[in-house]
Amino acid sequence: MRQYLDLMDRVLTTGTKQVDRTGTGTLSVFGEQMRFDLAQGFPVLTTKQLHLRSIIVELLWFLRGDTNVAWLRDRKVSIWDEWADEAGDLGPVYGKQWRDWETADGRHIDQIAELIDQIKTQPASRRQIVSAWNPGDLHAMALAPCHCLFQTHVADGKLSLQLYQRSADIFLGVPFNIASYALLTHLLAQQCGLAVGDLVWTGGDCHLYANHLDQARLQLTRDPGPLPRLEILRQAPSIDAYEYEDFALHGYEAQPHIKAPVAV
Ligand SMILES: Nc1nc(=O)c2c([nH]1)NC[C@@H]1CN(c3ccc(C(=O)N[C@@H](CCC(=O)O)C(=O)O)cc3)CN21
Ligand SMILES: O=c1ccn([C@H]2C[C@H](O)[C@@H](COP(=O)(O)O)O2)c(=O)[nH]1
Repeated sequence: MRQYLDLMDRVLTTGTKQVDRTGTGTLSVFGEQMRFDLAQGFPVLTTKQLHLRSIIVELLWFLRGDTNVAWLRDRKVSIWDEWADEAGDLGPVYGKQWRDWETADGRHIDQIAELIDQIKTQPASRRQIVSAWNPGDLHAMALAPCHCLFQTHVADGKLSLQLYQRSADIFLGVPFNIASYALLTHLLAQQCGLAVGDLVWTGGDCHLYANHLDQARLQLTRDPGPLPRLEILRQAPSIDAYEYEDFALHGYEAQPHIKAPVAV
């Protein structure tokens, strides 16, 4: 994960000071890219311990089409709690847009099912896109989508995926986002009978919050270790039928966790 540390270092040393929506203040750089060959290991940070259960459960929750935090809370995942209303609702966020995008003429589009169908039947298609950025629904969302669009690509029997993340909390959010989309690539590849290729992460506003700078500097003193390997223990009958227990990460050895407050 040297790419990640290099990006963190660039934001720290060349970032511009910004006054952001949360009032915390950031250092920010615009337009960055990282590439991870998923055959070389599962891209999870080794320079701080990551809470993988939160990441896996959150992805399964998106894939269920769920937008209420109750299912996450039942599984002891609290990362969305700050944004939910009294009923636990977040509005039409990722799960809704991925699985049930509503069009002006009353149709319901399951973008994930259509994506899988397209990968299987038209692997050379350049239109394998899923968007969470639905301008008509933004006003009703607790938070506008950060990882707002992704595209897949098939070549040589391998599935690659590129994510566009318009706003990237480098210390807290990005390690989650990289691992989450790596897992999504593995799931899509398994469902389509393909091997995994590259995960390409593209970021818009890449920022370090002012109250994450010491934590970032500490992390930059650490050397990354070898990446673990993901094993999917069974092939679920459909992409929304995986469970947390279906995954095993072998050889994940990380340095101690580094705590940081999340900007709301
Ligand atoms: N400012 C901000 N950064 C984000 O990364 C972020 C948001 N807001 N809002 C929506 C989601 C929620 N996500 C989050 C929220 C909290 C953590 C967090 O606190 N992570 C802790 C561990 C917490 C846990 O797993 O229980 C960490 O140290 O990684 C991570 C991602 C990603 N998103
Ligand atoms: O998956 C996610 C979700 C959110 N973030 C971060 C990026 C920003 O720091 C905030 C969102 O604030 P905006 O004002 O809407 O940009 O959350 C992330 O990194 N990853």
